[in-house]
Amino acid sequence: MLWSGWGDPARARELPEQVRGLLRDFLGVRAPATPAVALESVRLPPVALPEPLLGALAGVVGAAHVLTSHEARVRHTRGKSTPDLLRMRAGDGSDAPDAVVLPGSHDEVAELLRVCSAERIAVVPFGGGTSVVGGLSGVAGGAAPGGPGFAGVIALDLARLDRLLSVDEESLVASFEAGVRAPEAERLLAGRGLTLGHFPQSFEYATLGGFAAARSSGQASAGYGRFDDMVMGLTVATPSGTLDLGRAPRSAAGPDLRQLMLGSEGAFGVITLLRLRVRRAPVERRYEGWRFGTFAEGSAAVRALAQEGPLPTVLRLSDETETMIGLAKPDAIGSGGSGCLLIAGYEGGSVAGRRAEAGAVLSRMGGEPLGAEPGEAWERGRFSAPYLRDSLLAVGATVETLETAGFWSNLPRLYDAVRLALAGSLPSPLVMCHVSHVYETGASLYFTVVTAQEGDPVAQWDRAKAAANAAIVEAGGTITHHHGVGRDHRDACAAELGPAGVSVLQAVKARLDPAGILNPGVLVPPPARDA
Ligand SMILES: Cc1cc2nc3c(=O)[nH]c(=O)nc-3n(C[C@H](O)[C@H](O)[C@H](O)COP(=O)(O)OP(=O)(O)OC[C@H]3O[C@@H](n4cnc5c(N)ncnc54)[C@H](O)[C@@H]3O)c2cc1C
Repeated sequence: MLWSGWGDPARARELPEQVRGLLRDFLGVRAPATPAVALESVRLPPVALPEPLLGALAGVVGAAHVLTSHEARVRHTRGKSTPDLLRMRAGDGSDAPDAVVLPGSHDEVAELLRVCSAERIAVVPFGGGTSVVGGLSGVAGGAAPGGPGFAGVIALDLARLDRLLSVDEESLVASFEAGVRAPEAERLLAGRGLTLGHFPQSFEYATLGGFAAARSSGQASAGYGRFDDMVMGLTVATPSGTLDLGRAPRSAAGPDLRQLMLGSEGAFGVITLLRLRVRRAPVERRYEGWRFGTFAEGSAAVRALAQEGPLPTVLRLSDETETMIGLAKPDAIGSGGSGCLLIAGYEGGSVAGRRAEAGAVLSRMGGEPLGAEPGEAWERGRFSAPYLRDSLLAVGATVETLETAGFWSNLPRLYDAVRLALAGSLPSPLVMCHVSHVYETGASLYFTVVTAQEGDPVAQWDRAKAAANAAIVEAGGTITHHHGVGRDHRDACAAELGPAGVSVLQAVKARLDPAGILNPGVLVPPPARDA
């Protein structure tokens, strides 16, 4: 993974000329190109953890698995939001961990949490490092590393927990260690004719534990469900002991504590093992495009599919702006058309039958079939957009995404409110939106924003993001559908849960993590006396 950007450095892309023209002519992007500093030039604070404590950590995992090198620390600093990348590109590594620690088993994780609780070392669980909500910057705004609160901070990297442990082919349940990356999980399952079906845009790098910890949702959620739908069981190491949850698909044995761990973002414990529902790998796939006159018409068609069926496996509706730019097909930016593009993908059994039935609904709702080409172009480019972000940052344009969800009756209001907030807080931004996670009762809205950088681009985006957050709260949407809370959404999440809800989170944290070492500052607001 590129330390200052996204993905495989060999896949870095030049901006197509159409995009450069659009940036100049419509957005006024004029800032000089700003290349990232060299990795060696990133400024890091000195390692705060004293030798005896580093030795205690090495005593648990072995000295070879405690890293304090400049490169290891840089590579575990923050996640991959646009502000994270802007700060890294500028050489700001101010909230780097003191050390990166790589446990090799559940027991080592449990023992590390014991040592860190006793020695007051903050622990930031680190999966693929793709958080876009400040989920890996826990300590930054709380007690500063090395400050009075903590002796230091470690990134607890789960990369060595990388095994498929077992597959129950009768129940279609596979047990994985939490550090398995998504492509490796698919590769291991493919050998048995199975798939997980979880394909977020961060697929190439994110881990199974990270998906559970952040309640991820993938591009094929219409067919395979969200990641939290797939989690049948979890093993979680906490400073107060191990939780081993989920021995049946559903249960009436009290509240479902699995749900308490899903979305807990490393603040309650470290997920070390997951039992996941898997499916038979699809033998057939077919992706295609449809055009609708307006976003409202397309949304009505998507709602009809969600409520009446049959749901395609992939369902994505771009609004007019995203369709015009062609962002649904990142490999073919600038080739968009008018109206609104809908991508429908069918995988698995009875593709022809489901396609015909869904097609009848889409036609009845005013859709015009565009054939296979737009669907295949989307499929080719489905993981490309993050590479484009790096190219845009390099020429002085900020690009970032944000997302929410709401009930169908409230979606138009939510859509208008977020667009208005972004338009009012940025210089002539390009605001694009799509719907790609749908339910009988509502859907998510996913916004992509491109704007010319003015002044400090991090502060510029922070202002816009605050305005968008306020608009989401005011318009009755949820602060996040699948990116999670981290530090960036913590206050808005608290507003959504209310004081009683926040006190429940605080009580759970106090019970499971009495020393408060786990991802401090992420998800759970500190109790009032500490604030
Ligand atoms: C370009 C890009 C595209 C993205 N697209 C999508 C998308 O389509 N859908 C989507 O849902 N998300 C998306 N994301 C967000 C991100 O990929 C998800 O939140 C993902 O679930 C994070 O997984 P990870 O393994 O990288 O976790 P990390 O980023 O390493 O961690 C995420 C959070 O979970 C905690 N954590 C990680 N592992 C564990 C564990 N084993 N136990 C306890 N806590 C843990 C961390 O401390 C952190 O708070 C995208 C991000 C990027 C940068």
